[in-house]
Amino acid sequence: MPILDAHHLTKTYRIDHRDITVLADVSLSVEAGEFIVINGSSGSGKTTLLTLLSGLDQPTSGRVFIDGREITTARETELAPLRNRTIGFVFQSFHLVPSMTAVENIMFPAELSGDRDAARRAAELLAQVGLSPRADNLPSQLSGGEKQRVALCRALINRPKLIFADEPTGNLDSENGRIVLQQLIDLKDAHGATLVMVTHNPEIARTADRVLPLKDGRLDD
Ligand SMILES: Nc1ncnc2c1ncn2[C@@H]1O[C@H](COP(=O)(O)OP(=O)(O)OP(=O)(O)O)[C@@H](O)[C@H]1O
Repeated sequence: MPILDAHHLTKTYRIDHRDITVLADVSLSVEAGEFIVINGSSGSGKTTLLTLLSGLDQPTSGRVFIDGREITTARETELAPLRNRTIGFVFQSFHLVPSMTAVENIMFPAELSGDRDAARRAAELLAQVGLSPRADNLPSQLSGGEKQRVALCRALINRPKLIFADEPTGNLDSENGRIVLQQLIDLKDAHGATLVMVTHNPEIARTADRVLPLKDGRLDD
């Protein structure tokens, strides 16, 4: 069974009484452990597709299944634990809580799900990305690359089966981008997770198991 399965996704926005289709009949299937890159030019619908695949938004039509469960008909009360435990998110901007230290940011999703081991696991993850000396720093005291590495640890702490990343290196220079990407892939492999990443970086696309090119809201075959 695929970890992620999407059937005939369509997303239409209504603006000034006109329907604008940003995704048209997109279907895809991702097996556990795969590293998938979704690419395409600006405005092709990459971020929109990621928000539908991850249940952050609902399609106009079509269905999405994660680990065999349909999320397109799930209620918010069912989606919240799925988002916290099965899915990890990494965004272009890091979305760290400014008043929490690095280690507190990482522990947060684990504490939400009642994990008593959160502090130890957060410290372990920080060590894996070489940031133990920064554990007690606030995000404002970290560089962009360091913030993204903290965000990776936070995305991984609940051992998600499925990681969604939207241009995770987009705000970093190429050297830091390379470090963050390698660490993301190492963490994915260490946890046996699946990675679905939106990027228009061709260098990253070359390292993926599969590249899905989006053009004007459609997947090229
Ligand atoms: N809430 C919205 N209402 C109306 N149109 C939208 C909305 N969100 C996105 N769009 C439009 O949908 C299209 C696809 O946007 P999307 O952000 O998915 O593209 P993208 O491929 O991720 O682009 P980029 O690489 O520039 O981030 C764009 O034309 C955008 O203007």
